[in-house]
Amino acid sequence: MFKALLEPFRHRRPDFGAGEKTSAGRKPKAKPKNWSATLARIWSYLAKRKAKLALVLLLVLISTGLALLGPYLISRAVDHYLEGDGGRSWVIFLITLALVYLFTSLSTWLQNIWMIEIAQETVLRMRTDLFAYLHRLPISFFNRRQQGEIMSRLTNDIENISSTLNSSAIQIFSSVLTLAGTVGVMLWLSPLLTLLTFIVVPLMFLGMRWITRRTGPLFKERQRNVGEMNGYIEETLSGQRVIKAFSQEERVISGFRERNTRIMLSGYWAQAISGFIPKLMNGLNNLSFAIVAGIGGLLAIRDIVTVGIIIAFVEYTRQFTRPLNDLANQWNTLLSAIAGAERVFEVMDEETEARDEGAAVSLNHVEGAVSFRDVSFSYDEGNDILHNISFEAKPGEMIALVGPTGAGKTTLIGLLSRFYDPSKGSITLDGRDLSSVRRESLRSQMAFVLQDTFLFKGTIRDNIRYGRLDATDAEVEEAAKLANAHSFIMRMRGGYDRMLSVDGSGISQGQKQLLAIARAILADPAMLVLDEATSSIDTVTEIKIQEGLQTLMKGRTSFVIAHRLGTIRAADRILVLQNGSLLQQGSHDELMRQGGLYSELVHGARKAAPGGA
Ligand SMILES: Nc1ncnc2c1ncn2[C@@H]1O[C@H](COP(=O)(O)OP(=O)(O)OP(=O)(O)O)[C@@H](O)[C@H]1O
Repeated sequence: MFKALLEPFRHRRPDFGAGEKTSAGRKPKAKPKNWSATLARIWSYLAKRKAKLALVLLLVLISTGLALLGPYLISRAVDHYLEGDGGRSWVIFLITLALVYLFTSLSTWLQNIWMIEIAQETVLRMRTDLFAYLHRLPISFFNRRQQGEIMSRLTNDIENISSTLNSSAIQIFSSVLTLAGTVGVMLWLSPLLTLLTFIVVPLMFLGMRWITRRTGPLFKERQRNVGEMNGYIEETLSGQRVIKAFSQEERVISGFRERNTRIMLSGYWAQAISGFIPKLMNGLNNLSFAIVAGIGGLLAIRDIVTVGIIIAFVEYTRQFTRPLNDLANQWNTLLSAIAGAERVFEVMDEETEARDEGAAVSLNHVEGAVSFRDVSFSYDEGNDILHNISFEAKPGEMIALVGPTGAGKTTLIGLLSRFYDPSKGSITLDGRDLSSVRRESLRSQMAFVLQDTFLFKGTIRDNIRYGRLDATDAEVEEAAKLANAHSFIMRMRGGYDRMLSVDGSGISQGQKQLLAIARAILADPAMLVLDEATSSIDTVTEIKIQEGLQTLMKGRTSFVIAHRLGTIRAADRILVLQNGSLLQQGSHDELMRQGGLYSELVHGARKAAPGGA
């Protein structure tokens, strides 16, 4: 622990994130190269409220000007009083002073609430854009990231940008203005005293530079660590069953502790080092006061400056170091926000699902004739998973995919639904190349009944209706009847209105599949993809599922990933895959006559379950 605490001092400039690679080993496409690029992108969001922003900046300008006027008025009041003029003009100075401070407060209050409005709107747009963008990213993006890590960008990183825009943006602008204004007025009042005040400035800059060079990378690292921890939390919570089944709780907790400690360390050092900034500024500020008061006093005795000017200078010195102090403090918030923004824009720079060509067509009605010609595909370049696959499926046919685990069945379906595009060869639907078809319209012609049916939090009725949102209650129930799901739904408390928790926990695997079938029947697609359940389901439910599937498949081109060979005897064509190659294709009888892998698999299944297959 102690060693780790010393880490920030060992590496002068740790290279967090720079040249960072994704888990797939690919560098993100266009990582913001510098801050100005990131700030420019934040500005492109802010610019949508240009008019209000201009108003806020005008108010900042006014309040800064008024704040600068304050000490000058005090100095004039003091000099008037010392000169024996305690009468009318002295009172006027005081009233003006009160009004100046009142307006300053009013304008500061207004600029704050307007800026909060602009910031909240900006963050709302940014978060919505990021969320929408995430949904346009290809499946391959999600394959290589943890969900929690992605969620951290949507929540934690955007929150950082939000808090910076809420307060720091104004503060930074106002500090720069105050600084410039104060220096201007000081030079005008007394160049000599200004020079004395400035003695501490180089020390301030050197100190700041030393600190921010260390805190910048630490803030960046902290954001990354928070993202990583969120990913870990999400993974371990969704893997609860496996963790418990293998008694891995202690290991998981220690993994969490490790990640949590990394956040603590980066956060600790970022805060600890940056916390030194106000102390440094205060010390140098006091030094500056002493110089102005001491040497200023000598100058006043020699009548080189007035007492009023020295009082004004003491106030201006405070005004001069305060924005520097504020800038130093805001700097850290800014660094943290920029680190967050970089992570947000990094996702937005990922390549979305290749855009559908301008000429891509939308499918309104399809017959369901599918043709694969010499199709090859690789997830990682140069490592083909599918090799020269060719087959035909006529409208309404049932095509079964069989083969050992890892043979490429799921990958082939992924190509059919354009989650991926082939690296070689072509796939056509009704004679039209899939690459010329809009993905969305292609997928709307398909329905999926997968092993791990995903159910959303909501009623059973809503979950079935997900297949077609405008379906009436009667249509939902009709689909459930056809899917053989109606009777089990009616036996449940609440029936169709029973609330399901996230991912349908509370109902069985078999029941989930029946709901998925009902959902697919309601969607009424031309093509179907069925991933047969491997988990053991009781015989009655299995018969119900098979009946439901038969109803569903009628008249639709269906692709069935079969795990139990007994269920695909009736398939029009069986594709036998091994190591990404299509070894055999034909009906059950043809393949049994041919001999080879299929008959071996059938015989193997028979041996494993005598009387089965
Ligand atoms: N996202 C991915 N990135 C890289 N390789 C992958 C990816 N998904 C699958 N693979 C690899 O592609 C090959 C085919 O996998 P696929 O999931 O298509 O097999 P499958 O026949 O459906 O297997 P199973 O019957 O076990 O579901 C496997 O070697 C697998 O490791």
